[in-house]
Amino acid sequence: MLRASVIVFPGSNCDRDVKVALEAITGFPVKMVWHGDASVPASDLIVLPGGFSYGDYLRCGAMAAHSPIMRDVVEKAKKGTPVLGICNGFQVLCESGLLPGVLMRNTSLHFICRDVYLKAETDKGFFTKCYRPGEVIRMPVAHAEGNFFADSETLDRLEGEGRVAFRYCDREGNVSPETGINGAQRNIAGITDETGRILGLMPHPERLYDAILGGTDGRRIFESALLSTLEAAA
Ligand SMILES: NC(=O)CC[C@H](N)C(=O)O
Repeated sequence: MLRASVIVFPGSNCDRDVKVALEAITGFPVKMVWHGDASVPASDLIVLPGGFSYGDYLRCGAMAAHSPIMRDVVEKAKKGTPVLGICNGFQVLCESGLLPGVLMRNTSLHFICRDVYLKAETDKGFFTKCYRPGEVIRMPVAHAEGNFFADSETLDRLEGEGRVAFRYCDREGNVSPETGINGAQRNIAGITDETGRILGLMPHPERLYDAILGGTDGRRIFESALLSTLEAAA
């Protein structure tokens, strides 16, 4: 059994996509939870979906981080409930302090919407255990503010603790400023908290979870979550 809840903010637009992906992959129904609610039902997994919460006013994710539901999301996350933040969800995770750093405007100042190559960096962590470190995968991005920034001390800590989950790379897996897409420090596309149970990810795994969508490289994020949940229950 996997009880997943997807938080819906005004302006979320990938909330139903992630519900469809999760239900198809896990076989269990997913609950949708409105941002104005006071609490999230008991869940094995909370998803903060992609989109344009509160119209991206102030900064992407800044207002959503202060919505009523986030008080309970933060409390549950601190008690160990796994949280996946995809794109706008990653921005909300940073804005609410569950992950370090901030997502700034892309250096190009353009909205970027295309497939990119990613290097998987870890096979540990709730959402990443089904990837092989060093593996090159493909996933779509669609964002205006994906330029991950943190001070160098924080970046070194993230690297040292194995918390960089994915980096932008080229087809061969080379990581350099040239293979970055948005100016993100050290080509970071996704990071976790210290427990590996909170993942923030700019690319959209729910958009590439089935061959009918053109690829399956996003699928293992959800398979990892299912496997981790079943292992914890065994
Ligand atoms: N796809 C998304 O979640 C987009 C996030 C945010 N609105 C941005 O443009 O950066």
